[in-house]
Order: sequence, then structure tokens, then C-alpha cells
Amino acid sequence: MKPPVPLTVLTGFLGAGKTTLLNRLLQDPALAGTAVIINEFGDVGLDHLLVGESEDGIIELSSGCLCCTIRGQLATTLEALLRALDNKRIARLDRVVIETTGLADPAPVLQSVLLHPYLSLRYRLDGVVTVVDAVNAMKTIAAHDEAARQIAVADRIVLTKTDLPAADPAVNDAIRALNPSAPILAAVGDAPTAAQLFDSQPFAIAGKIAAVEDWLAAEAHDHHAHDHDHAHGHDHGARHDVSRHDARIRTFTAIRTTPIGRASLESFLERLARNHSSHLLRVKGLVQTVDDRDRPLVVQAAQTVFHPPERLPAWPSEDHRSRLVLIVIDLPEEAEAAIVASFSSLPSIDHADAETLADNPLAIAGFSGRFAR
Ligand SMILES: Nc1nc2c(ncn2[C@@H]2O[C@H](COP(=O)(O)OP(=O)(O)OP(=O)(O)O)[C@@H](O)[C@H]2O)c(=O)[nH]1
Repeated sequence: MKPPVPLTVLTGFLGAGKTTLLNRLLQDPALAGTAVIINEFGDVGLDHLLVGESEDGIIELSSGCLCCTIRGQLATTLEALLRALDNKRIARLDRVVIETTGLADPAPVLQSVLLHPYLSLRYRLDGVVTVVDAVNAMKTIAAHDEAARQIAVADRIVLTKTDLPAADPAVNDAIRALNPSAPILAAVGDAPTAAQLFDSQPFAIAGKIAAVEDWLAAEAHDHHAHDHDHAHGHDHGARHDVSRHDARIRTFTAIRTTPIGRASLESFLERLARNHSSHLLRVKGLVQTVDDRDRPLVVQAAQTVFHPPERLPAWPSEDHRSRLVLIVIDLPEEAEAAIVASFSSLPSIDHADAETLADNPLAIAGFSGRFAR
């Protein structure tokens, strides 16, 4: 039998910086021959479009969460990769990286490989890399169990957003309380290399807090007892999701078919942040603006931190509609409908009032009110 293929799980809460890190790492020639499996919670996947310049080796698992309803799809995909390698349909498979959704509980993802009779022989769990956002982490750890678990199981931790003024210096201690041994590497400055993050010791429970063993054991029990059919306390999702996540968390997509004036977009985002800040977990989108229809803007927010939008050099797929994926908590349905309506019917005339917005005391933290050209 061929030597096992190293497999890395890349996790971290919503918007922490997983795709950004992956994009940078994939430019390293050491990672040629790496297959990337991307899973998103939103019902319109965007990450696979935002990774790298080509889609070679990028596999998008359909929407839903890897730790829940689509776990079977992960096993099928991992098996299909091995079959393609064995049948020489692909020349090499040097490594697999699985980027989980930000809401994924890592235990079921790990167990779906570790407990699988065939996959556990052909893949070697090389480690868990967890991305932690220095601005939002303290709040996130307190509010979402998954975020604490992602940190606790990590073999390597990458700390992002330490360059932002709102970065919280207490985050290191909070990480250490959950994970006493994983090296913490800063994403900013001397960014971690593939060699520092991959090929660590194989994933092991030793050195991790005792709860990690309990979570994995509980998951192993569920795995055998139910063959994982989201039976244990999962939300059977009235609106969009069938997952184990808090029923308070929802995702929806706003779509717009005509280009937006930049000032209108800025004003929309400003209102979104102002009116719904406590409900926003993630906003991510590709937006067609009036002034540059061929180069979409990538709009990004992690909770209340709106990152400066960036222009892509071209549309990454045939679909040129503006799409905004939102993941929200406790957002009333009427507010969701209002956001969708407002995004889809904004006036497309650009009022060019960016300066007024930049001076606005309600302007979005971390966002100058101006777009990069
Ligand atoms: N200032 C700053 N911004 C960062 C850093 N890392 C990531 N970002 C920004 O954070 C935003 C979200 O980054 P992503 O890489 O898309 O986050 P993600 O974890 O893949 O998000 P999901 O897959 O939706 O959970 C983007 O606008 C990034 O440019 C960092 O170290 N500093």
C-alpha cells in the first residue's frame, strides 16, 4: 500500500482568516500536489472562488457544515481522491488540506477520518491548524463552544489581525488556557510558512487539555451509535440550515443583478453595521460596482470588524451577479428580509458622497469609507 497521505485540518471561527492564510500558503511551491477541500456554511459558497487564481485542486463541498449533515460527503471526497490517485487519473496527491466552516466543531471532522476503517489507513492526520482572530477571539470564545474547541484541539495556532488597533492583548492568555502547548505563530509580519504549519507531529491527544479526549470520545460514541445522522440535539433548520449549530444562527444570501454605485454600497454597509451590529457574525460578498463592472469588489466583515474591500482582477466565475452571504445570530426574519430587499434594489446611480460617509461618526470601524481602486 502507498504511504499515507498527510491530511491537515484548517479551522478557526468565522472570518478569522483561514482563506487568507491558505491563499498565501498555496503560493509556496512546497505545497504543489496539495488538494484543498473547502466547506462553507453559507448557502452560496464563495471561498472556492477566492482561493488562488485557478481552481485546480480545489474541491468545494456543498453548503452546510462539515461537522454536521455533509460529513458523509467528506469521506466520499477523500475516498474519491485516493481512487483517482490509484487509477492514475491524478499524478500526485502529496497532501490534503480541509478548510472547515468557521462554525465547525472539529471533533466530528477529525473522527470521520480517524475512525474510518479505510481512510485511517490511507491518510495520516498531520495536525490541526487553528486560526484565531485577535480582535474578536475573546468575545467569540465566550459565546461559541465551537471556537473554544477549535483552539483546544490545535497543533498549531495562527494569530491574525494583531495589526489592527482593536486587537486584544489578552488573547494570548485566553489561548493558553485552552491549549497549553501548541505553538502560536503571528500571521502579520513574518508570516508562518508551510514548513512551520504542516508536517508537525501526527495529531495526538497528549499535551492537550483533558476535555479534548472527552469530546473525541463522545463523538466516537455518536459515530457508532448513529452512524451520524444529525440525531443528537441538532436543529432541523426551519429556514436554511440543517445542522447541530445553535438554532439562533442562520445564514442567507442577498443577490443583486444590477451594478451598485460605490457610495450606495458604502451607505448600505454602514447601515448594516449600525442597525445590526450585535447580530452579525460574518458578511462576505462579491459585488459589481458601476465604476468597474469587470472587477468585483470583495466585501468582508467578521462580526463588527469591516475589512477594507478589495478588488479582484476579474470575475472568478461566469456568475457576475453581486452576492452577499450573511451569517447572523438572533436576527429577526423581518430584518433579514429587509436586508435582502435593500441590497437587491439599491439605486445604481453613484452619488459620490464617500467623503460625507468618511466623516460620519457612525462610520464602520476599520473601514475608511473609501474603496481601493
Ligand atoms: N488586518 C488584517 N486582516 C486580516 C488578517 N487576516 C485576515 N484578514 C482579513 O479578514 C477577512 C476575513 O478573512 P478570511 O480569510 O476570508 O476569513 P475565513 O476565516 O476564511 O472566513 P470564513 O471562511 O468565512 O469563516 C478578510 O477581509 C481578510 O483580508 C490579518 O492578519 N490582518
